[in-house]
Amino acid sequence: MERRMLVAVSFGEPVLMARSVWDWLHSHLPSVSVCACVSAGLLLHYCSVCQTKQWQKLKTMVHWSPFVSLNKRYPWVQLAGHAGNFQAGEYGRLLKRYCECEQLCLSKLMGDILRPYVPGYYGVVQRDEQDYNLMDDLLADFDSPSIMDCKMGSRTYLAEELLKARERPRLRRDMYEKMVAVDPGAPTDQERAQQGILKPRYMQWRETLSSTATLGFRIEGIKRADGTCNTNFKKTKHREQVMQALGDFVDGNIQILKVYLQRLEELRSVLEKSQFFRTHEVVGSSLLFVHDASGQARVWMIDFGKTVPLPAPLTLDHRTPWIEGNCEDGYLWGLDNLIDILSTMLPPSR
Ligand SMILES: Nc1ncnc2c1ncn2[C@@H]1O[C@H](COP(=O)(O)OP(=O)(O)OP(=O)(O)O)[C@@H](O)[C@H]1O
Ligand SMILES: O=P(O)(O)O[C@@H]1[C@H](O)[C@H](O)[C@@H](OP(=O)(O)O)[C@H](OP(=O)(O)O)[C@H]1O
Repeated sequence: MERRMLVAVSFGEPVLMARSVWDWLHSHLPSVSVCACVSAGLLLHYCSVCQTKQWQKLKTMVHWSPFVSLNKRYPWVQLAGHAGNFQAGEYGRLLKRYCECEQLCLSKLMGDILRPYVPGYYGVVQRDEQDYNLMDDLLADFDSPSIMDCKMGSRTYLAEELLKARERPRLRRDMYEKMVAVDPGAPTDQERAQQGILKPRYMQWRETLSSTATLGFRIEGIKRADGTCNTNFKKTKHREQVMQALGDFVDGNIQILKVYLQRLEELRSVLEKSQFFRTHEVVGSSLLFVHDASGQARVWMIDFGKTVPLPAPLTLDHRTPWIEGNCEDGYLWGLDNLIDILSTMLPPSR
């Protein structure tokens, strides 16, 4: 039985973190006094980070929170998404901050033909008065995995977010700042004067800057087996740029590419038959790619925080372009493009 400990470097429980950091350092450093000094330094750093950055988005930094098991050590990596959303669970499972929408989706997915393509879901659990959805840690069966998060679909915001922004406009200074950091010329004169932008405007700008609008998916982050991480794909827009990033991710390994391609083709055919998929608008969901040196390579669908049921009898084909009111999300269009790109990266003899 695998026992896990959380070394919550960027988030988590201080007591558990302190104990885990201590255990880990103790097994790696030559003396107890060196170990104590390093632990104290790390804890001080942790406390100051917690005070100032309790709940923020990951920007270019990847969150490492190594779950150290007794028989195998691997750093758990959060490549994208909201910082502080995850906690370690026991036995290869993890806790994701509760979201009702996600809970409903994961529950339904457990009874859908898509089940093998999503993390196993085990219900809602409480820790320190916070609810979490308990699910499989998809990294658990890999050694030093390479990981990629691809956000799927041609649209990354829900129609209700658009309506909300129209009815009760709320200027987002954080989004304005993220925009200026990437392209100082992007805000309009009005946005510059307000030092803030509306969320749909930011999301649309992100979509057109990256490959979301043109290819129906975008790379959010990549962590390679050698430990290098890159979450700087905001301007990865063109097919050639995507191919370059995918080639780097698999380190030129054609065999891994083939396994991924096969898995994506299987997923597409299951998606085309899935009752869940037909009856839900799937926005902001990602495909998580994971492989390791053994040649094992898998892809799962994750993040159902913005996946919503359609009003009956509406169904989607997930390929028709979106217009306001039709709920189409471009998920399968994006998957078609991703499959096509991977196919062209393989030698013709496949
Ligand atoms: N079941 C899982 N197993 C392993 N890693 C996971 C799992 N779920 C999520 N992750 C990791 O956490 C990252 C963020 O996941 P997710 O998109 O679900 O978070 P989020 O905070 O809801 O994101 P967003 O802010 O985009 O809505 C993923 O890129 C991946 O690295
Ligand atoms: O990747 P970026 O450029 O940091 O932008 C974020 C990203 O688009 C997230 O998907 C979105 O969360 P949701 O998908 O949950 O809406 C978040 O909105 P938020 O700041 O309102 O959470 C954005 O800030």
